[in-house]
Amino acid sequence: MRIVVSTTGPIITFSSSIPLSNHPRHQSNNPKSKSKFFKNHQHPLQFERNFQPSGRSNRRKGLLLTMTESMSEGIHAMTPSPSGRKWVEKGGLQPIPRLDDYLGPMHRVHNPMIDNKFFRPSEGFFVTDYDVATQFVAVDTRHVGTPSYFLRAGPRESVVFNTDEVKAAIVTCGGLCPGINTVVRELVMGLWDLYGVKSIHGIRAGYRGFYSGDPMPLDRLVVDDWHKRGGSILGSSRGGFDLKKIVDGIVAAGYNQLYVVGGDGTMRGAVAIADEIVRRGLKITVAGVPKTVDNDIGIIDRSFGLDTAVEKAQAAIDAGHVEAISTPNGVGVVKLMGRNAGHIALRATLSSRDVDCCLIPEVPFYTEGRGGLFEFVESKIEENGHCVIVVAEGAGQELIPRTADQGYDESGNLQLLDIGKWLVSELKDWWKKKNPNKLFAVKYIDPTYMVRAVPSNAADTLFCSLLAQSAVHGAMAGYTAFVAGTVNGVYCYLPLDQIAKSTHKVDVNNHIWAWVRSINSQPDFRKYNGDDSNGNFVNVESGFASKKPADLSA
Ligand SMILES: Nc1ncnc2c1ncn2[C@@H]1O[C@H](COP(=O)(O)OP(=O)(O)O)[C@@H](O)[C@H]1O
Ligand SMILES: O=P(O)(O)OC[C@H]1O[C@](O)(COP(=O)(O)O)[C@@H](O)[C@@H]1O
Ligand SMILES: [Mg+2]
Repeated sequence: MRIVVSTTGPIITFSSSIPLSNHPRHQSNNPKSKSKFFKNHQHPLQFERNFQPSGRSNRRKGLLLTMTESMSEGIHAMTPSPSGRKWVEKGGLQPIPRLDDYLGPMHRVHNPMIDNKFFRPSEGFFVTDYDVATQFVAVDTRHVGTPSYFLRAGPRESVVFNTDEVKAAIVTCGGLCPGINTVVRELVMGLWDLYGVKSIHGIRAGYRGFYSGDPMPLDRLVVDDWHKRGGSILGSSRGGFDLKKIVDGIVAAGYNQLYVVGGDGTMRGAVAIADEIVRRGLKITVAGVPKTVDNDIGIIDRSFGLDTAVEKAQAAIDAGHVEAISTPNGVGVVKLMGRNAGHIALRATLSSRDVDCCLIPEVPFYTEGRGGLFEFVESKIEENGHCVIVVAEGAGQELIPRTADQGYDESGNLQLLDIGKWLVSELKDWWKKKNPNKLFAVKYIDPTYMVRAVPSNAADTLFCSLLAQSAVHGAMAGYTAFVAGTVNGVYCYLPLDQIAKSTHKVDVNNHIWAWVRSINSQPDFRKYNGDDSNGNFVNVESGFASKKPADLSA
């Protein structure tokens, strides 16, 4: 039997020896799970797929390119949220490409979980394209644009891969992050246990592994204890992205499901791979699981591994604090990861409460003069006898003299100068000049790699498991060029290309950053030169004028 089901967009063809609604394990009363429900049904969110898989020319054009063009035409909603995230994007349902979109109607079979004795899917078990999550659950009603919705992740009633047909490849790229091995383990477990897939291959040492070296065969025994191990057992690397060689390698090996675990650079690479797969008209899905210990990828709530890194940073801050309080006029400086975003430093500061000053890339600071760092350190020493500073590695880069050998890593990321060492040296010079006869000690703790080269903690392990399972369900259902992530705690499928171009910095205008400052009473590092003609404090650098406290009610 063949049923052609048309939503407002893609044509979905079910083809099975047993009609879906008659399958013995599928006697659901849920109207959503009855195929006829979809027939000519207008999605309430106007699911716009601008790409109909009707013509060869469309097929060749490249799905991601087409969708990106359409999205940029439609940008009209600036949606600020109380959390401060602003994401300019076309509102409405954010479509996830499907293999059907460029290969034409696909043979779909029942999800094998229907026959899995551990699951016995019942009403509401399968997720449909009508199940969505909204990007913001809290909004400023004066500025609400068109809300964005994301497809909920989870098992679909039908899949486009027969179990025996799947040949999956898993690759991990970029810097380490707690939980990489857990994600790989759970991808294997998900494929193996949920779908019965037995052909799973670990690509060694990042993207270059697709065209050099042998893959590692993976099964549930091999990966059994991987969640207890830090790093990437498959290996990870920067650079080595050669699109043609990679896709040729994928084709030669016969992989038809790619699971890509990596950060922003990796996701940009995955977009290029997915586009090339579409251009070549291949039945290969590309699913991403975003990884960034810096938490600098946008739209999603957070990356796996962040909580673990913050937890791990506590030991370093504790040590910095103990060192600082154990010596007269002691200062502890702790450097944490955070290339462009200070999320780890911010969270570690809020969790510790021993930190006096948190320096992040989003807030330029200065050392000398009124309102500067040294004045603050001095006041803390006077007040408490010590001071603890947490500095994100990307903070204050503009203050450090450039060196000729500062370059880029293999992936093209600018190599940072060592703000920690620079700060320690500047503090020592300043104190010596100011208080030549007083004792002073600065203890520098650099645990940067220690916070990421550890296994995921319990919460992150659970998070990794659900992200990995979400990715597996999506790939089996024939979605492609997507990532699995949470939005407001809901597991969703998000368009890969949007994730690849998204960024997530600490919003220093919202109350959380103000909270950090108030706990620490640390300066805002705005340079003031007194009052303007209206009686406001003025930042000499930006011209920003803030009202005097007494005037706030005006
Ligand atoms: N714009 C890009 N296009 C294609 N591949 C990229 C791009 N940027 C980075 N990559 C590749 O992605 C991989 C990881 O990137 P990198 O920036 O090192 O780490 P991360 O993904 O963690 O940000 C590397 O193999 C790199 O060559
Ligand atoms: O691992 P490397 O090459 O030393 O790079 C260190 C950088 O990696 C990071 O952990 C970020 O890595 P990603 O870009 O891979 O997410 C930064 O915090 C740090 O600056
Ligand atoms: Mg990166």
